Amino acid sequence: MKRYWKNNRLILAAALVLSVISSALTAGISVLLREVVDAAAAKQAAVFGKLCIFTVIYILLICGTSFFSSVTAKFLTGRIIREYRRDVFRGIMGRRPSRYYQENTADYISALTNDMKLIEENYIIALLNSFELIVMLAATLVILVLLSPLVTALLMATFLLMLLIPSLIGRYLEKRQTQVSRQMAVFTEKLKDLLSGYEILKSYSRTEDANDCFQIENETETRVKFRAARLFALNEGISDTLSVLSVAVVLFTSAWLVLIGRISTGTLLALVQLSSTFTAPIIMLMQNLPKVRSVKSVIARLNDYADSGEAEQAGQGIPTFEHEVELKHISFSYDENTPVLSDVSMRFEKGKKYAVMGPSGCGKSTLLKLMTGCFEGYGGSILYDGRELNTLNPDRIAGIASLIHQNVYLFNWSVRENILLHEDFSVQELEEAVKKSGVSGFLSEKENGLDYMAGENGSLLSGGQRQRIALARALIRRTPLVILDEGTSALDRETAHEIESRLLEDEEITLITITHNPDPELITRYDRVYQMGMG
Ligand SMILES: Nc1ncnc2c1ncn2[C@@H]1O[C@H](COP(=O)(O)OP(=O)(O)OP(=O)(O)O)[C@@H](O)[C@H]1O
Repeated sequence: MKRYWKNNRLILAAALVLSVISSALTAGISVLLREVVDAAAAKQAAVFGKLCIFTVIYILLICGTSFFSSVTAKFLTGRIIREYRRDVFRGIMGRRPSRYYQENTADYISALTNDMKLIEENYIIALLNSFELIVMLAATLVILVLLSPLVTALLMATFLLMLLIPSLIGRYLEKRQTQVSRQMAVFTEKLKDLLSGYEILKSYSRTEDANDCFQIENETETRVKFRAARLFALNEGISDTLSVLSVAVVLFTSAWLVLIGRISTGTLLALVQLSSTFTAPIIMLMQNLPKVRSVKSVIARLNDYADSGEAEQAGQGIPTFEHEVELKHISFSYDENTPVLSDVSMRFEKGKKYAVMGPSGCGKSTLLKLMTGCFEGYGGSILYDGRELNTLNPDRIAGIASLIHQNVYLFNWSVRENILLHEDFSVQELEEAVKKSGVSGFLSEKENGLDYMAGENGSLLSGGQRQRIALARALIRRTPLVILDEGTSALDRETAHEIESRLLEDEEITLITITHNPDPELITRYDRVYQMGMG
């Protein structure tokens, strides 16, 4: 987190200076109060008049500095959160797939929304606030000592007592806040799951069950939040009591000092006023410091996200595919107990066409994901032109191989942007990809053609249309290696045949097709068919 304060040091400096001025001016009101009361008591009308004008100017000054101090603090908070969120998002996106899928997308969403809000409120704002309060406390202390050392000593005693509380409660609050953050992630995850499954729940008449499911999470979240809030309330209750106590101590001591003629009525009023500008910041500090402490673990988790992208870059070599990709004696398992692949070897030569077949669950997709650098930790070797994949930069594999998954993801963008993914391609390249992938076959039905919006995860398109867009997305990039993982399974036989046939004709691409139902006419055109078995 320190780096974000550093990155914005000029704005931070401005916010701190403004907050020092604003706090000192607020503390100074008590002196003004004493002068006004004493002038009135001594019936000094001329002095009283001057003090009235001075007070108006003084109040305007407080208003101005307090406004600018607050605006600067908010600006600073916004910038820090913006930069932090950017880094956390980058870190998440930079994760290798194997690590990315260890957590649920809802965890990431919760980190970037709920947790960021916690950090904004309970850390950044609380810290800036605490600084202002400390300055106000220091300014008040100086004035207090000058007015009455005895009252100052009594206030200091209650101050020490007040400081003791947050340090006792803070540890428990941190634990509770971590529970809240975790529960919010679970809540987001369940919510996302239920809303994504809307269609299934409706068609099986399970919406009532979904309501119950939601209600359970809703209640759990409320309970966990309330447990944390209860502890915050205890903290606030104790500090409020101590504050009332300290005001009473100051009032009675000052009144006694007036009785014995040691101070004036104006000083009494100033002392009472000062006691509240002394205790109010302490109460707020007591409430702020545990808050700051409570989000420590949340910050640690987000830092882990932010740093994970950089830490996970494996090899730095640039992969090439001039001759072949070879998989030698590959073995792999997602967990230690269930091997998915054992001793699988395949060789893919540039420009040739390959089909990979085998029973469902035998590891065909896993093998090709390994080949494109999605997972590490495999046995054997994957060689791009003789160079081991582990020594190569996995991000650069995308420039060589396009993997068209069985489950296509479409953004809620136009068909055009779903193909381009905001990358620059010429009109001719786009037209060619649209034709080759079969997208052109359904575009004529859509009023606005390529500008047709796909909807949330392509909900406004059919499964086959989605697959064709995914194919166009890969073909426009003209990667030398195209891997179709059941990439035409949602298409009618005729369209699938047409597309596959076009891909087989293209001499520039090396095609690897994973298929359960090979087209009998086309399978003979493959250079080699690899048959995989279970385990
Ligand atoms: N991310 C994952 N984490 C854990 N296990 C996984 C993961 N992905 C796949 N598996 C498991 O690995 C095994 C192989 O899956 P894979 O998808 O590679 O098979 P497949 O041959 O492509 O199957 P299909 O033909 O049905 O698509 C399956 O038992 C599957 O449950």
